[in-house]
Amino acid sequence: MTLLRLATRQSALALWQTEHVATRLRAAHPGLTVELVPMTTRGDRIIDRPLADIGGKGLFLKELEVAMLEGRADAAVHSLKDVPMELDGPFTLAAMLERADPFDAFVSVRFSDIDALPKGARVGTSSLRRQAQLRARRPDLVVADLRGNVNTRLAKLESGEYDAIILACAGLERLGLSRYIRHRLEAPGWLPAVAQGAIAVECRDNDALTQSLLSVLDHDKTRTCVEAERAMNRRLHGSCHVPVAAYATLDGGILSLEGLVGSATTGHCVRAHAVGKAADPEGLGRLVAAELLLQGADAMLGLSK
Ligand SMILES: NCc1[nH]cc(CCC(=O)O)c1CC(=O)O
Repeated sequence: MTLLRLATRQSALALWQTEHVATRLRAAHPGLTVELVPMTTRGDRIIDRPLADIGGKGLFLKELEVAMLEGRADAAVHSLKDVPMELDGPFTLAAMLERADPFDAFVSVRFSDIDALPKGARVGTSSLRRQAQLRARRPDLVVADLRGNVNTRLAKLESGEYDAIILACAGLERLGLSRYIRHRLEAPGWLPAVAQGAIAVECRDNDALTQSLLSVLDHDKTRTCVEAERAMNRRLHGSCHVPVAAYATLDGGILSLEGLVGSATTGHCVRAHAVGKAADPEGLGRLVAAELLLQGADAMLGLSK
């Protein structure tokens, strides 16, 4: 009997996602025993500062990777949007699951959409990408930092600290909290984070058995779209902590990618869009990145120093 141990963060969302992967694996491989190995990461411990300040690529990955290296876990389950563009170390993303709702949600007790907010309303989000797009759309709003897991953020909204907050639809749906979604912020008017809504499973790149067990969960179309988005972000030296947004779709063999770089302080945003072939997501990602750089994204991201 084979045992597969899945390392996971301990937030409700991470546990849901890992249980989901475990259920899918048990269904695909009768006789396989799947166990969860819950852990705390640096990103979970430091909650009093904006993530952008702590910086650090792979804030949510490191401890899970160490567990795999030390043989305490065989694979790790992540929100793909929290996974750095380059994995360092002997790891691979063996599966990218079919993407759930990729868009952000406008969440508010009293207001139905961004445009319905009164002048000076207080909107909570620590994401530079969400801050930039908010300022671009409504320069009159007060954007305030808001960190913590999904439930913490909702509690702060309900206590009246904020008039509205922005969260990912996928996270709310997975936690059974879709009733909080007042409005879905759809592309191209509002762009999500690179890989938002997709779950990835990471394992050691020399662990052929685990890789083959995980490969049945891989979703081709999701991988193609996410690779275009990640290639764009890689070219911009982005992580999930920079004001970069992207959204790719694949329809009838046509891969389409929309990209955005914004300034969280001024709300100035540059955008680019291109289409390409499903066979070359990397090329399309680089093309859209090059277009964004031509429009001045390098200065906005501090790449031209
Ligand atoms: N930044 C944390 C994070 N990472 C992934 C999700 C949502 C789930 C997903 O995108 O797959 C969230 C919460 C949020 O942004 O509201």
